[in-house]
Amino acid sequence: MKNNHPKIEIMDTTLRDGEQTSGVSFVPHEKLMIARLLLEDLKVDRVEVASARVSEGEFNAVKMICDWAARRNLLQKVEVLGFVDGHTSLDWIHATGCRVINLLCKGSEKHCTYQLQKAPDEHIQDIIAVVDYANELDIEVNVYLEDWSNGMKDSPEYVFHLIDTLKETTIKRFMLPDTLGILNPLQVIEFMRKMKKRYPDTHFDFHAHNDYDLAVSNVLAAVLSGVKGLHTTINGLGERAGNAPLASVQAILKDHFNAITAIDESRLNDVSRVVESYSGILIPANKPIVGENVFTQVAGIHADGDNKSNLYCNDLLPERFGRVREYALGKTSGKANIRKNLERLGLDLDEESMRKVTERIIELGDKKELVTQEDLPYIISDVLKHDGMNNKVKLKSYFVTLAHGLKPMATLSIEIDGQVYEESSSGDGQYDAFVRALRKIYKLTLGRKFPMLINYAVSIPPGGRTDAFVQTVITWSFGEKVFRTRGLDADQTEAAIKATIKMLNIIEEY
Ligand SMILES: CC(=O)SCCNC(=O)CCNC(=O)[C@H](O)C(C)(C)COP(=O)(O)OP(=O)(O)OC[C@H]1O[C@@H](n2cnc3c(N)ncnc32)[C@H](O)[C@@H]1OP(=O)(O)O
Repeated sequence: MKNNHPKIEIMDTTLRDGEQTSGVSFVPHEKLMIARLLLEDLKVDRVEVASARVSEGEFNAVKMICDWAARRNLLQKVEVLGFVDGHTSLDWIHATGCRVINLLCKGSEKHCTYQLQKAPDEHIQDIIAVVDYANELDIEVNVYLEDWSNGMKDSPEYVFHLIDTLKETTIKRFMLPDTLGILNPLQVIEFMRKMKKRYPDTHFDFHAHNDYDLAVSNVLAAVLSGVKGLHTTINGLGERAGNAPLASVQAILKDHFNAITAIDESRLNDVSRVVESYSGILIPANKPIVGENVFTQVAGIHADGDNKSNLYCNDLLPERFGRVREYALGKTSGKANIRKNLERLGLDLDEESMRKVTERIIELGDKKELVTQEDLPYIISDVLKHDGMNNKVKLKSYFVTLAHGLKPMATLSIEIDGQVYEESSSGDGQYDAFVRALRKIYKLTLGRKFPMLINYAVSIPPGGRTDAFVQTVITWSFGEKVFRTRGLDADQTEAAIKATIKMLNIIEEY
């Protein structure tokens, strides 16, 4: 389905529609950081950063972004949604320093009649008045035809009358939203072709919503129909079921349409993680391109095929997106999966040892236990009954306290390379106190580096267990390396401590 390299303009609306995700609110410095990442790292063509009039915080955020963008010569790429409200939205936008308004007009007759309670020509005159005032302020105007998809179904003559009149003004882009996410790809093609036929020289953006899980398909249908501008958000954030996620749209445009965008796809994963953290909306593990699991092969047969001739790789090579392929360990791992993980650790095993280790991993998988790459040396040393893992670090004893109204305390005694050290610390929680005491030993007593904890996930093992085990998986960064260790125990703090001692033995090997 590849055609001749269409150039597609991407407008990212994470900071406007994305913030309309229930529970999401970005503070000004987060908005500025995301705008910078979108424009400078990902290189999207335009960003919509807020709706006008919303709040003082939004005003400050837009002003900060515009001040920064003006210094970088990017101001024309920053847009704010405004309303058909005379001078009010435009004055707000002008005061922030922003130079582009995305004017929210009614794209269906019923919105015009029932929400604004205006006749179509009255609404058109109001829009023209806003456009005239924008011209006076030297602010560029794009218009949203809100609820355009219903407009095309129920009142196409209204839609055409609106555009026939407005295209005679200075409006630059007509932005066509499927506001309620009601279209399917065939309808998108039908409606877009009508638009392109009637207005061949007009620039249209398409804005999808994901209510039927069709946002990405609809965006592609729009491209097939000749649309040159698309709206996306990071991680598909947005009102209700969200918008089309930039990462998926970019990958499909490139791989299926041979389309040209300005996006630097190697930054997609990192930017997604920042937005995940600022929005508090977790990325599902199976979300294409950016989900934790999507570059992990689980079945042994797949790893075997990859070993022989990368038979299970498609165009979505993880390296394109700054990620690496992984091979999961569990009951469906064959020897090939295990070999891939051993290679990464720089380890090698003979056939008989390999058989024993494979058996043990399958046995653990059968009990629903998660096995990480970093667990492998322990499993090997346990199964082969030799000291494959040095275990240079041994926790000898520890004591943690938790008392209402007092800070938690930890005291520990630990053997490192045959030498015993003791230390105490308070902390914000029991585990925090434990890690602070450990850090004192490593940093102050031994003068050594201590890894940074970058994620801490507690769960009961998948599927739930009757023996109430808690699993703690900690992600560490140590110099260039990022790795995970796992602890399993009936007690959450104890599970985290087990994961930490594993980590200390791993860094001994680096
Ligand atoms: C497709 C989209 O996602 S559009 C998203 C638009 N962005 C937002 O809504 C941002 C968040 N909204 C807000 O903060 C507030 O709603 C504000 C500041 C915009 C307005 O707040 P309020 O004055 O309290 O009004 P309220 O929230 O009840 O909005 C409804 C009013 O907007 C009017 N309105 C609806 N659409 C438009 C429009 N395109 N242009 C002008 N006015 C409009 C309604 O007719 C109604 O007016 P009325 O009260 O005179 O009947």
